[in-house]
Amino acid sequence: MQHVDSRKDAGAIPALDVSHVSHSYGRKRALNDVSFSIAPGTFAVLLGLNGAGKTTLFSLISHLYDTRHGSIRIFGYDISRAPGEALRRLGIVFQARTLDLDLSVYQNLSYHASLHGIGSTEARRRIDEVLAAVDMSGRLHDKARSLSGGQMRRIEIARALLHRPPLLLLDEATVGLDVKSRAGILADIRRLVATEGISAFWATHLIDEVDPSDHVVVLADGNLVADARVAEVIRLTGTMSIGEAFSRLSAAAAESVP
Ligand SMILES: Nc1ncnc2c1ncn2[C@@H]1O[C@H](COP(=O)(O)OP(=O)(O)OP(=O)(O)O)[C@@H](O)[C@H]1O
Repeated sequence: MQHVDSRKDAGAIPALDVSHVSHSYGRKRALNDVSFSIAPGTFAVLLGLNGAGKTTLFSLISHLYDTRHGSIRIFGYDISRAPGEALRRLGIVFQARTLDLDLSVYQNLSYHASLHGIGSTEARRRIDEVLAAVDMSGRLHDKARSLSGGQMRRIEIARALLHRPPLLLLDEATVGLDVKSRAGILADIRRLVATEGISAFWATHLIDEVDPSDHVVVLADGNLVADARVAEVIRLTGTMSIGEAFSRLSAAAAESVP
């Protein structure tokens, strides 16, 4: 199987370091000895078809599951040995909707702030700040139920930013949204990476969400099959586009499944 690899910024502590991680559900091997790292201040894309192992990887990074094989470090903190330090540096936007629909935007956000031990005065300041960052300032007292799918996603992103994590994980954050909302949310995250210096790890199977300057990590059937900048993946696969490279890498992985 083709495996494209080019590590960058070897000197800096990675925002995320995944080392020899495997995970199985019973007899089903969902991740197979996966290793890669993401440099601080970068937008990285986790590409994989349905069932490639993206959500499993995110569940391990966010400590929903224990990492039994291999290790995961967030800014140098091992998620198993120092979960508090690691998770403090991590904001997560899950694939499934997680707002409490009966609460207002303010109540949803202030509840999250209190979970992170942020006092009420500081919480109010930060809520204003994060709502401005996702262009939702006017919606503080609206019930979550009254928001569109795209607006709910923006509030979930605002919530993930409240404790000011330097690393943001987004699992298929644009699923179910129209083209305009998808583009807007993706642009917001790219802007946050550019202006705030945070790192974002964006899981998707949609190739049009990948920019030429992105670092892409490609999973296929639980195996890491590429870990490089877009141009490098295209060059090393001998293809003409990242879409073609992704199809080729995913097909090669499918053929090698016994
Ligand atoms: N709870 C579970 N029990 C058993 N098998 C599971 C479980 N969760 C995932 N799997 C299997 O593990 C593999 C990886 O699934 P995972 O959800 O991580 O992939 P994914 O890339 O996130 O896919 P999608 O894009 O469809 O969300 C798949 O074969 C899936 O069927």
